[in-house]
Amino acid sequence: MPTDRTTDDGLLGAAARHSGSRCAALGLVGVLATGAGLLLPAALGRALDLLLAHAHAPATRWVLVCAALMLLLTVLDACETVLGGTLDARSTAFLRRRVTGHVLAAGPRVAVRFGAGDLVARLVGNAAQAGTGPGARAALAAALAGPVGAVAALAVLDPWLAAVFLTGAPLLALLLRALARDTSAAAAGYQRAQGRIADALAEAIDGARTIRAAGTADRDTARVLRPLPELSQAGRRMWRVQGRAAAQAVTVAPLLHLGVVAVAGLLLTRHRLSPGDVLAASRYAVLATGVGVLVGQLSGLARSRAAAARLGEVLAEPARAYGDRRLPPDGPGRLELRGVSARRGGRTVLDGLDLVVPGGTTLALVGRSGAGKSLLAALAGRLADPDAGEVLLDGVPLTALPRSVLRAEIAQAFDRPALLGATVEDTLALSAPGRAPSPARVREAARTARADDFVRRLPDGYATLCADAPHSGGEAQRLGLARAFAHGGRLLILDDALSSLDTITERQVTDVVFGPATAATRLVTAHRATTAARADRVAWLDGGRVRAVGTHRELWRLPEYRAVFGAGGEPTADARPGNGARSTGGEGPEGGR
Ligand SMILES: Nc1ncnc2c1ncn2[C@@H]1O[C@H](COP(=O)(O)OP(=O)(O)OP(=O)(O)O)[C@@H](O)[C@H]1O
Repeated sequence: MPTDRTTDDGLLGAAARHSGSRCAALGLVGVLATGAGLLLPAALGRALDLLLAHAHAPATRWVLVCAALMLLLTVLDACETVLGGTLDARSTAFLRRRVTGHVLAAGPRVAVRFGAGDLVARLVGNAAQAGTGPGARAALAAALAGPVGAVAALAVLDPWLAAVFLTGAPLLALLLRALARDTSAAAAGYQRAQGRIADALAEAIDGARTIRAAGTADRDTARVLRPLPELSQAGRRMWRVQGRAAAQAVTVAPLLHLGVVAVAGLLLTRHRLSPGDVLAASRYAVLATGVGVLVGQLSGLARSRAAAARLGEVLAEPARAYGDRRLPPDGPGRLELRGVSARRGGRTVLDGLDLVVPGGTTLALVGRSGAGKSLLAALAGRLADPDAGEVLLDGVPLTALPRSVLRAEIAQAFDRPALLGATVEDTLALSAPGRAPSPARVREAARTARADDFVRRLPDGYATLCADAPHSGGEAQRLGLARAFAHGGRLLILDDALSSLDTITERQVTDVVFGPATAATRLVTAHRATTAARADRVAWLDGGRVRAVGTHRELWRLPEYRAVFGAGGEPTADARPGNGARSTGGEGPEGGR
């Protein structure tokens, strides 16, 4: 995937601005350390000259100055370590918050595009690497000031000394440039391979039951680790690039050092330099050729930029736009789909579909597996947007509504609800800030979803930790239903949310929820004929369109409709329990569209 330099620079810049004072302090400490490092050779040279001239008292003063500079360098080094560490941590936290917020705001589409494991690898590993970027940039600027200052100091001692160094400088500059470029490419390859392993691993963990049942653990381990050779190759390349740069640097640097010392010796014999100046020149030459430090700094920065580029790819996924229109306050919850088309997996699943669900009624979506029922439910709840057409609630397009209104007015439940929150009570009351239902309402909703009994039997009832709450598929679905019922709003969408309930429980739940006591409009994906039979009307999806709308009893007369439920024969019976042909739920995550 291409790396956009402005994106990763922009991201590192934003992280640096977030910890502006720390970055500035780190830069200042670096500059002070560089300044002290540059003063030290001059002070040493001065002390040597005074000692050679037997001027003991002033020499002692200069020796003390050298000792003070060394102490200062030690203190600054400690400050740099502490500031650098905290800056890295703060920048990492900033990047993680920003990217996590974007991923969750953009919705399931991002997880589908990148894969859950790869996203986790980016948010955990890459964010930590990118988080070192602001500190590395500040440290690199200070590290560059060292060689530049040292060359200037050589020029002050004698312009010839600087000239000798500058003859080799272009070579060093080229070497560092190649290092930055090659390290970036190798680091990007390494991080990509890591992401692929993480993604395959997440997939395998999600499907652990299937792997166990099929006895394919060895094959799947090999599949997860397939990118290992690529990872190893990229890792070796990174070390090779760094090793080569260090080797070249240590070849060029001593030559330059030697050249400077030789010219300084020559100038000493001509009395243009003192022995102290020669000592200072020798140390400045070491500082000026200190590319060893730069090699490490540049490699670190290149790795953090490559990681920032991977975070930038995620942030480049457009966030969902929201409008600011209001819903009519007394709207009944009329849902309308106008000319809606949606493509998935390169196929047009919904093709110019029109459908109206009158306010306060229940509509069951029926169709063969893959007909697009869940996709239509996702569009109705604005978990996804159609490629063409419009979805309206009480006459207002969903895209024109603010997020808060959308989430307040639409409640959704899925086949495999995620039990988020610390306790069972938390997960049932899950909602936007300031909209949490009261405990009484939560319990009422749990009773409607037939979840109250089993929750009460848990060790701590509603206060049981989610992690400690054992639940079967049907119990988890009941918790998901209770959450949706407690949420309220004018539209309730149940996407396969009744599929794991036993038929008696399903009947008890639908009796209440599909009954006149529920004011909300209800859209329900139905696999069972019994569910469809209890809805006010059924929309039969076929070939990307609504093939027919009517009551289940009316549609049951059509053999092809009966065939959707796996029932042939005469249209004598409708909605017989046990008629329903259900598709098996996969092990995939909820609502992954
Ligand atoms: N993220 C995706 N990537 C590729 N194809 C997808 C994606 N999501 C859905 N599809 C495809 O879109 C079609 C409609 O899927 P959808 O889940 O809406 O069908 P459904 O009618 O709910 O099926 P089922 O009754 O089996 O739950 C299917 O062919 C499915 O494979």
